[in-house]
Amino acid sequence: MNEKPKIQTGTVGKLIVFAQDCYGKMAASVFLAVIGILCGMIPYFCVARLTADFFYEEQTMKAVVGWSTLAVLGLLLKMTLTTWSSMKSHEAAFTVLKNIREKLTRKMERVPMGVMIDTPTGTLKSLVVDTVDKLEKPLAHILPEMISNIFAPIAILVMLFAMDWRMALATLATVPIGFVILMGQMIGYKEKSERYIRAGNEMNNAIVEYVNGIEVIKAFNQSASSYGKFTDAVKFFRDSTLDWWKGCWLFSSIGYTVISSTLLFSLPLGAYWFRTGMLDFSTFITCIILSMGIAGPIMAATQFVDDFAVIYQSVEQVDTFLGQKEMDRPSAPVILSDSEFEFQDVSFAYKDTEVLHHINLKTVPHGVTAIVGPSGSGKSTIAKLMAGFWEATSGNILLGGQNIKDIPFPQLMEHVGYVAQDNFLFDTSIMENIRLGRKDASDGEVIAAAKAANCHEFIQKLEYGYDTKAGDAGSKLSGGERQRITIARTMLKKSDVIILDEATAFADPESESMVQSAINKLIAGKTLIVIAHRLSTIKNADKIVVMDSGEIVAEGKQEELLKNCSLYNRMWRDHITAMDGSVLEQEVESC
Ligand SMILES: Nc1ncnc2c1ncn2[C@@H]1O[C@H](COP(=O)(O)OP(=O)(O)OP(=O)(O)O)[C@@H](O)[C@H]1O
Repeated sequence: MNEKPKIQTGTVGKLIVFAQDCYGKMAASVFLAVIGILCGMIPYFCVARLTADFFYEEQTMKAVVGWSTLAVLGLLLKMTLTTWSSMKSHEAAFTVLKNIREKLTRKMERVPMGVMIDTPTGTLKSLVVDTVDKLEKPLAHILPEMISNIFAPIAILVMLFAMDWRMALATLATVPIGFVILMGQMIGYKEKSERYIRAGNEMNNAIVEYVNGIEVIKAFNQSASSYGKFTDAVKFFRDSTLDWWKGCWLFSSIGYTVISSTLLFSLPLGAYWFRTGMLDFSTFITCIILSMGIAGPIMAATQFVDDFAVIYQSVEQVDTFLGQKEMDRPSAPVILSDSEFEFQDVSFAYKDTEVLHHINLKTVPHGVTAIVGPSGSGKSTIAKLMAGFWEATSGNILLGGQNIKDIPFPQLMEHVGYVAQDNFLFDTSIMENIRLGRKDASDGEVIAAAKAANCHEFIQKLEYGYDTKAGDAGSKLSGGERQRITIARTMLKKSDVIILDEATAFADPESESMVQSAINKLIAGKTLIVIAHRLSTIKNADKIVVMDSGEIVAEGKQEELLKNCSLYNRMWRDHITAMDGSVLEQEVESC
């Protein structure tokens, strides 16, 4: 595994990387917004000019119509250009969201399984859907609106200074005071916004967990309100939102009131300068009207401070996930001498807890290697290391003489078929669920695999046969039927090595023989590694590996282990007793 260097650029730099195929749209959006602002200035001038003419009694009907038409034209142009700019910025924003989501999902495929398992589903869903979604509004609106809202007051101020610098300063006077007051909102802003986002994530996780666990919650007569984790998360979200709001509202209401009071100084001072002859009437009126156009955009621009915080938080969350360690594999296929797995002094830790210690193990090529041991002894972890879901913390794992780290993922997946403990079916048709084994398999091949895995009959009985969605059929499928579908999927793959992780764990007794016969067809002529609790299913294995507390304590054939391994002997007796006490003596003797 190689540590991917964390991208060092700031938030804007990271965003720019995601936006690389839409620079043109962003530039167009900025250009259109700026021109729109300039057009938006026209009505102010027209109104100022009309007012001044009115007071000097120089107004003609022609001038009134002319200035009014120009004002309306300016407004129309502003609206058209702003809408156009907004369209461009939305196109760019949605492209950025698409790029980020694609990057995140590609990353999920490359990080070790551990990262996916250890990250709560709610957090992952929240990252790909909600966190990325939060970027839409600021990204789509910041470009045209922020630019308009900053550029418009600047343009007005430039004009004010050009007309009369004293009126310009009088107009500006309240703005810095208002800003200083608004800055009060920033006290503890980082902590509060982080707490708010964390609370949102926790609430998401709790809701996903609650929905996933609804069966258990109902079975134990709990409800949303009594499921403590859920109610705590909702309460925490409410508290952190309120806490943030309480820290802001006073500063924001006073700050915005002060900023919007641009007439506070300009009107009395302007009137005084006009009366004392220091300012002509036309300039006075034009300045007053123009100054009224400053406050609105400035206040709107300050709203984007929150959007910057959202962008910062969202981009950082995305970047943290993208910065995770990846499982680095070469792309060039290697030659595998056979289908034997070899563990050379392999240890493995989930985070800091080592669960496998110095494992040395060779599987039997074209034979059956069974891994048995008490619960938690590390059997599934060995299977997952073989399937490449994680990498060994130390030591080497070889397949066909090659270090597994040197085998490209697609090649490893082609050679190794893994039937997991929980047989996950996607909510597509049964046909597509089986075809996952080999995406170019024809319908005929899928049906042949289903027949071999003893599932053709029950699939045909479903409402739409192979076209029935697994989600719709889910409740009608027994554990054994679901298992046979996954076996059909694995059959289609035609791998040399099959790993069965507790493959019969969910089989109801009635369908166990069906599952067993499907497995027998699946493994014919292949290398099989089976992790099983039901020792009777693996008693004829070519090699049985006995695990205890993350170590291999014995290996050999059943007869040898019954004689030499007290743990295996005990497990065998317990198993037989559980099956049927009467068979015990007979089975033990026959070994
Ligand atoms: N994702 C994980 N994160 C942390 N610890 C884990 C994880 N998965 C398993 N473990 C721990 O690793 C140890 C070995 O687990 P493993 O599932 O390999 O045992 P097992 O022998 O297959 O158990 P079982 O027969 O009950 O399935 C256990 O102590 C388990 O709690």
